[in-house]
Amino acid sequence: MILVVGGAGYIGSHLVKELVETEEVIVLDHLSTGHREAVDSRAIFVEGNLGNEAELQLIFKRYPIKAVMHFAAFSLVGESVIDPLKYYENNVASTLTLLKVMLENHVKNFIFSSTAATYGIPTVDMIDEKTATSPINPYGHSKLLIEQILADFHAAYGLNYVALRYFNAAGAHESAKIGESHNPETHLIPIILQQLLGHREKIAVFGSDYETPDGTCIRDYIHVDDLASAHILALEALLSEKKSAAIYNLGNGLGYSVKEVIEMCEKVTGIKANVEMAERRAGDPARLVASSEKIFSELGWKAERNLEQIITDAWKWHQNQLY
Ligand SMILES: NC(=O)c1ccc[n+]([C@@H]2O[C@H](COP(=O)([O-])OP(=O)(O)OC[C@H]3O[C@@H](n4cnc5c(N)ncnc54)[C@H](O)[C@@H]3O)[C@@H](O)[C@H]2O)c1
Ligand SMILES: O=c1ccn([C@@H]2O[C@H](COP(=O)(O)OP(=O)(O)O[C@H]3O[C@H](CO)[C@@H](O)[C@H](O)[C@H]3O)[C@@H](O)[C@H]2O)c(=O)[nH]1
Repeated sequence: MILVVGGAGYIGSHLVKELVETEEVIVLDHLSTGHREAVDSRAIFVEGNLGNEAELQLIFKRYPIKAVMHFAAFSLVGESVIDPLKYYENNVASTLTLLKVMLENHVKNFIFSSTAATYGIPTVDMIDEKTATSPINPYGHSKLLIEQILADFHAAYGLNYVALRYFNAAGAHESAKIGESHNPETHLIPIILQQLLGHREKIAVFGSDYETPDGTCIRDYIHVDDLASAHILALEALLSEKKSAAIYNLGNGLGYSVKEVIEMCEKVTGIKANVEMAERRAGDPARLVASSEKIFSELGWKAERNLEQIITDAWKWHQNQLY
């Protein structure tokens, strides 16, 4: 059985939908940003907080858990700057509780949702795992701290782990039954699609004076189902003992500017966007694009879906959003 913490959230729910095809799954989530409806009905659902040690002990005692996938975190960069305690408490302290309970119960396989935000403002065009990490906000720091803790626990206690540094997760399941639903929504693609549906008046482009070809920030958008399949491969690698400690980037290897993403949304939907230029948003690097060569060469993973497919699937979801 696999425990998925944060499995009612955007990325976790997509992973669960794929994982239930081959494994027994239990989801723990306190639904602060997740949705009960997003959890596949074949998974067991426990509503609870990952920081609650007694509750975790009950889960580990009751179910034969062989691995933990950990998606639960707060992940708004701006909020982390204003309220770092909230971020260190949930993303670091509660994760530490989870790791402690795992070790006490002899569960030694862990897959962690890390982030491109661990790199801060990189000086290279294509970020690989050897690129220096230097987070510029508490959110990125909180994720990098856990990566460090994992390396130390691997050396001292034999904890096996894979940390996956996602770039910009986007898109929705092809069935359009699950997709992205955050309140407030801060991510670019859902915001654009909400505007095209008439739910917002305008799209604000945060900064048009970056050192990029069109002046707007460049990101590497990766389909949420491609992220899910990377987790399945990472789990297989841990369970088969092919890997015992690894960090991988997960991206498409292609960068798109904010303007290019808006244009692609207009192309996919056939609707013209209402766009205004705005001030830069604090903490945004100009360009974040991944090299995912390492996970390709070691586990055979690569992104299968391009930006057009990402937006096509997201559009199907947003037109008939179920939660
Ligand atoms: N969305 C992205 O582009 C992106 C990029 C890089 C990394 N990540 C990381 O991936 C993970 C998932 O991101 P997401 O976009 O699906 O976020 P999300 O907010 O949709 O999902 C997180 C889930 O964890 C749950 N949760 C949070 N704290 C909890 C706690 N203490 N106890 C129990 N449940 C708790 C929430 O209720 C939610 O269901 C996060 O760790 C995030 O930092 C996301
Ligand atoms: O209304 C908006 C929203 C976003 N943007 C821009 O669009 C780009 C993408 O922004 P967003 O979708 O908010 O994602 P990021 O801030 O790049 O962060 C995401 O991707 C990171 C990894 O790259 C993860 O660490 C974060 O958790 C995840 O939220 C950025 O340049 C933003 O400035 C706008 O111009 N207008």
